[in-house]
Amino acid sequence: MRGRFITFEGIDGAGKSTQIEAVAELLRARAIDVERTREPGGTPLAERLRELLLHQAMHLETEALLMFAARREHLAARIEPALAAGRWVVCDRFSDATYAYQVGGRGLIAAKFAALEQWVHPGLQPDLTLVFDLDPAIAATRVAAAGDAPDRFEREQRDFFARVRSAYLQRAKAAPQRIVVVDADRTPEVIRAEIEAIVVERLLR
Ligand SMILES: Nc1ncnc2c1ncn2[C@@H]1O[C@H](COP(=O)(O)OP(=O)(O)OP(=O)(O)O)[C@@H](O)[C@H]1O
Ligand SMILES: Cc1cn([C@H]2C[C@H](O)[C@@H](COP(=O)(O)O)O2)c(=O)[nH]c1=O
Repeated sequence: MRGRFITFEGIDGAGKSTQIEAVAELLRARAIDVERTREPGGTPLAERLRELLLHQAMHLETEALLMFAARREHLAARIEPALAAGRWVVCDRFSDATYAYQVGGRGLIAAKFAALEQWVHPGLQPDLTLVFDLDPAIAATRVAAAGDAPDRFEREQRDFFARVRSAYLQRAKAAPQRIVVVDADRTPEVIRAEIEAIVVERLLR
């Protein structure tokens, strides 16, 4: 049987990475084979594109196209083979991030991305997407407290992240059968319990 595809989304610092392993563990405890990955990235070539995307200044459309180039590679080399082999893929970001960041944040035209999506992953959407929703001011505090040198996206202003957040919420409203919004302004333990319940309810019952 084909595997299921779960994605995690949200503004930088919302707490996705903290929770992804918990979902992977929940699945493994049920004897499900799990592939944990991320975008941009997930393969040697896509990780090289990630380095450029996170650290090299570029035209906004170059950024958008490189996101999809990295995705194409990731789908071909990892996501599609894993799903076809019955493994479940748990991925930190996917195409919803492009709509949120490049359309919502950068202001590029959504219709162009519908065409790219149709080209790069026709007929494939995640089975479940968890959007971690958090006030950009709180997220910025978390990113700063983590103490890592900020990348090109993390250096964006508060209003950029407010637009990204609002684009995620709009997408969630338009696709409630796939996207669940998680209030990320709670303790990691409370969030973990909620997302485990969502995964069980939506995909394991
Ligand atoms: N619920 C929470 N409450 C307070 N701090 C949190 C919470 N979840 C995560 N953090 C902390 O916030 C920081 C960012 O968390 P994390 O790396 O999980 O976010 P992220 O959404 O994956 O961010 P990015 O997209 O930038 O990688 C980390 O230092 C983490 O320990
Ligand atoms: C897939 C994707 C990602 N981004 C941005 C969002 C983040 O700022 C970085 C990835 O870093 P993370 O800490 O691993 O989340 O890339 C984007 O702008 N568009 C996309 O499609």
